[in-house]
Amino acid sequence: MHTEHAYALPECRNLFYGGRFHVPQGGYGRTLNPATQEDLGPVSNANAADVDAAVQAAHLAFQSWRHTKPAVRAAALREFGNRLRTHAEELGFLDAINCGNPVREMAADVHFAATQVDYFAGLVHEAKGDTLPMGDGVLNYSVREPYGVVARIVAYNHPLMFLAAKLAAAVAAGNTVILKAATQAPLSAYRLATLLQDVFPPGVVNVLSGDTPCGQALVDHPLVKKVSLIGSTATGKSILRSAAEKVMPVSLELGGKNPLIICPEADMDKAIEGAVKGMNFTWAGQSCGSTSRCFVHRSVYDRVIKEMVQKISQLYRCGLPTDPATTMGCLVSKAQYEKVMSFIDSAHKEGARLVCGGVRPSDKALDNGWFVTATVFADVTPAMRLFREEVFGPVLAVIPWDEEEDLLRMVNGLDFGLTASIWTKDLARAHRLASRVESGYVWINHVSAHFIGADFGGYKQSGLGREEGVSELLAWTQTKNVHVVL
Ligand SMILES: NC(=O)C1=CN([C@@H]2O[C@H](COP(=O)(O)OP(=O)(O)OC[C@H]3O[C@@H](n4cnc5c(N)ncnc54)[C@H](O)[C@@H]3O)[C@@H](O)[C@H]2O)C=CC1
Ligand SMILES: O=Cc1ccc(S(=O)(=O)O)cc1
Repeated sequence: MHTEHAYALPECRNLFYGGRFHVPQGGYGRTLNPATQEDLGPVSNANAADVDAAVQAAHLAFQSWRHTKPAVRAAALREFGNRLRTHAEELGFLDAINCGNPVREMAADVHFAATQVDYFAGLVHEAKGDTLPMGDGVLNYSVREPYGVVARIVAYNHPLMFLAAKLAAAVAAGNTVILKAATQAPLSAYRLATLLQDVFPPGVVNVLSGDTPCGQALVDHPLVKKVSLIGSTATGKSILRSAAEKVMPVSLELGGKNPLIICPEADMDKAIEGAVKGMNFTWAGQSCGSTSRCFVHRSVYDRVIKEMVQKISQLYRCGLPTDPATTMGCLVSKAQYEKVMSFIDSAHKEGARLVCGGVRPSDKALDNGWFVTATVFADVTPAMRLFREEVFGPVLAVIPWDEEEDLLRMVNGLDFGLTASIWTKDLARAHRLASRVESGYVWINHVSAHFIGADFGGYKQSGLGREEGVSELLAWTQTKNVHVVL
């Protein structure tokens, strides 16, 4: 059956490197719309030979890109940012149809990516060095140099944004980059490749699609000098192990099981709103920063749960991701759906109390999609799987607390440490908790938002390195010290 779409799907699904598209040696798979199971056509599966060809093209391009004036790199990035803005609706549509997140948010993602690209375009001159006082006749200086060919491997929850935004710092610093699109949702990547084809010189930005073998071949390739991953902690560990063989630096943005803390003196309306927003139900909870463990002081516990459920029912209703009115999309795949359902099942079995959701939506139009309604379990304890493991789905665990010390033991008792959100009107308590939570990104009386220029990244097994600020740019450089006797 032929389905009419708001925008044409990309015609070319081949691998993009060296400035043009190439038929994959690894062959093709298929990609689906997770909301309907519509077959969206072929996708390239890059194998090690494809990766090698792309890396050689990027290596060749590096020989000149590394010497381009920073202002020239900045101009290319700005042009790229403008292209993204011009095509935001189309790219957002391709993401929505392929990953299941709502089209309105996916188009906003494209604008956010463009803003990040502009930010790094403005920072090109910050990849600068130092001089060291040495006395007469001696000069000691350090310079920052790009690594060479670098790879960025991304997850599926923001397919376009992660590719487009995350190439910027690496390219601004003078590296050439190979982007590895999200396995489950590569459609927007093919369109992205077409859009950037005449913006950057051939080989500066290359776009591959494929599964684990593609990512693994990038990590293992001797000419790939640094890899960054946005993905699961398991994949991050695997990449770290492989990187050890090459003594290669990596940057990792990994999973989370993030706490949101509601204190008894908090502005309760705002805190409840924050607890609901922090779950990112719009993305069906598929966000690494989701505050999926909500710690509520026992004195306000029942009220918070009751009002949270009311808010969720007002705000989130599963719908087709391509409908601009949709407020909550579906999970990306059958595998992700089954994983989420297994968490719901284990929460029931382990004695958590279901207060809303936990089922498929009743709307018949959604019968073919991987939809799960916004779910809240109360009375979750640290012994339960739902407390300890990342679901990456629309399942919120609510936990009562009495004393701060116990609270912090529970909050910090996991190996994750990405984000934390604290709701209180007590300034001393706000800073005390912010200082004691083991997380890399903390909001006080706020949640979910990312701020351009503010370092984002995880403590513990939630990651290595920081992104979205100046340090992301610098992380794509290595320092060389030069000592000159004049
Ligand atoms: N900290 C952050 O900023 C973010 C973290 N995530 C995390 O990502 C996960 C969900 O995304 P998924 O796509 O399921 O993650 P995933 O780890 O399964 O896959 C991520 C990417 O890594 C590639 N990959 C898989 N195995 C590889 C290997 N051995 N070597 C090289 N590349 C490999 C995949 O093909 C994909 O492109 C969640 O755990 C989530 O928390 C997602 C978004 C943001
Ligand atoms: O770059 C911005 C960024 C990174 C991660 C996420 S999410 O937490 O995975 O949603 C959002 C924006």
